Amino acid sequence: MDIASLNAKYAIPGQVEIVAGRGGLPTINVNNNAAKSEISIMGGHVLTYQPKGEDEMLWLSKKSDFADGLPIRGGIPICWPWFGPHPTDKSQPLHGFVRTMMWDICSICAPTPERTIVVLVIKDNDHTRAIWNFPFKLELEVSIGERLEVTLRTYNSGCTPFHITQGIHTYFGVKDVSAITIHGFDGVSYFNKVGGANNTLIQQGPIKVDKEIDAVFLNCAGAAELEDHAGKRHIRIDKEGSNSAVVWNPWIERSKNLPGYEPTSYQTMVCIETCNALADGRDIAPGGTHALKANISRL
Ligand SMILES: O=P(O)(O)OC[C@H]1O[C@H](O)[C@H](O)[C@@H](O)[C@@H]1O
Repeated sequence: MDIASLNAKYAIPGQVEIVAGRGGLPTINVNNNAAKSEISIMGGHVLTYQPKGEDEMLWLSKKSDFADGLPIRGGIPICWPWFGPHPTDKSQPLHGFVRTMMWDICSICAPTPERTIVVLVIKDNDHTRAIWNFPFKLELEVSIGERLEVTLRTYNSGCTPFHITQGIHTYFGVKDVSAITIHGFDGVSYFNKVGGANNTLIQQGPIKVDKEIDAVFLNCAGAAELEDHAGKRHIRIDKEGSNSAVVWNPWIERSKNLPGYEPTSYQTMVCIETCNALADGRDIAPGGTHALKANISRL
């Protein structure tokens, strides 16, 4: 559908407009009384989220590609139906295929002047079945207001069970990554992916980022908090349907070769990802569903 037809169907005067955004990608611009946000229909990708009177909360790379079929660096990539590398086929893309596909708008509504709810949907087609041969419906609900709520609902519309791992891969902007603390993982064991170590360690105390971190925390159903001391901001990430999380910052060496990333980008971002990763993957029975949810708020 072209931009004019999308607006005719889904625009809400004064609050929601669909535009040709970065790289010409169709983008839903939301501006309500509590916050503004941009959501790329390609990838079902929240690009920005800014509560009124405050700084932008998400980090979005100035060097990112913005093109149909290419991953966007920053914002909130949706990783599905696998998180990280494909479990058996290394030729498949990291983090699944929906982050580089065009989604459809299912609905956009404004229940109050302070909240806008955008629902995007993607269903199996010839392209997805060639990669992953299961019938499915995947729904992304982004609720924009004083809080940002992101829900990813998987439906198994086929006759055989399937297994998914997934992630709401949130990039937070911070003033100075070496002056942040992340809470919620003290005593939690994690799978350490730095340098291909692939060992299991236990987090002691709050997380400080002073080197590369790529940690998949398991058995952590509770909230995480990000204290950005230099930026004077304290963010809380509550979640539902998740018992795992990833904390990621590529630091100096890995930054040098990361697509869509500047060598200094690691200084002003950190990913705290709401996941069903590794052993927290989910089996979805025929006709079954699973919802993964991240609620992001300011403390
Ligand atoms: O570069 P991408 O495919 O977007 O992945 C970026 C990162 O995502 C996650 O945080 C993984 O744990 C990392 O290992 C990966 O490098």
